[in-house]
Amino acid sequence: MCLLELVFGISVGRMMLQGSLFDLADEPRPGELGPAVRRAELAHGAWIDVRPGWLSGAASLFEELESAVPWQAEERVMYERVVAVPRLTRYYGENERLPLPVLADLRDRLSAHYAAELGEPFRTVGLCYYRDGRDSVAWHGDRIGRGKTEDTMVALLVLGAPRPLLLRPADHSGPTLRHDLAHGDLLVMGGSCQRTWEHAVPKSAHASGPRISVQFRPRGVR
Ligand SMILES: O=C(O)CCC(=O)C(=O)O
Ligand SMILES: [Fe+2]
Repeated sequence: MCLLELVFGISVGRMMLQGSLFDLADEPRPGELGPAVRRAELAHGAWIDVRPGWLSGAASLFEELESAVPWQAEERVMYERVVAVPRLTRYYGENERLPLPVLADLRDRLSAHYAAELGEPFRTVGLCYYRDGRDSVAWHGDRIGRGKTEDTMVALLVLGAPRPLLLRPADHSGPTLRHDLAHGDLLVMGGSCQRTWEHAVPKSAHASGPRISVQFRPRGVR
């Protein structure tokens, strides 16, 4: 082996080592639930849990989802006109193959943490991709299914740029709460939150980049 080959070999070896160490540090990895989860009781039997920075390596999960998910642009009829839904989405029902195995692991960790209180596992995975500050989700509760009539839970994992998630009582009887979530933060809405409160991600002139949210829900909640 000549000197040049030796130097080349060492530097390639170092690059590979650095590459693998970097990937390891950057890999999406959930932290503890438990005492790191802070609960706030809201009016009307609703509550929210917040676990800041639940997922480390959130940036790499963001990138993987951005490219692995076949994102859909939906249209809705509103006031007799067809309008574009202002975000990209994808929904995975309980028997559908998830785009990344780590999503099943995160769902199962949430199921384990909330098992006693929820009485059933989280089963479905919804994804929203907010391309920039013009993308948003309007005020709503997740009430298409059982959330309309029953207490339930919806867990949100937020990746990417910070955007406020707003919550207000559905009867407008109290102030709006604001949570600036980003980069692996977890927020779980529980109790009567879907029917007695509403939530929204408003449009923003200051959004610093794209955002993806992952929604974990039990069967029949949407
Ligand atoms: O993106 C979010 O943080 C919320 C998404 C949401 O509320 C929904 O998909 O029902
Ligand atoms: Fe929602």
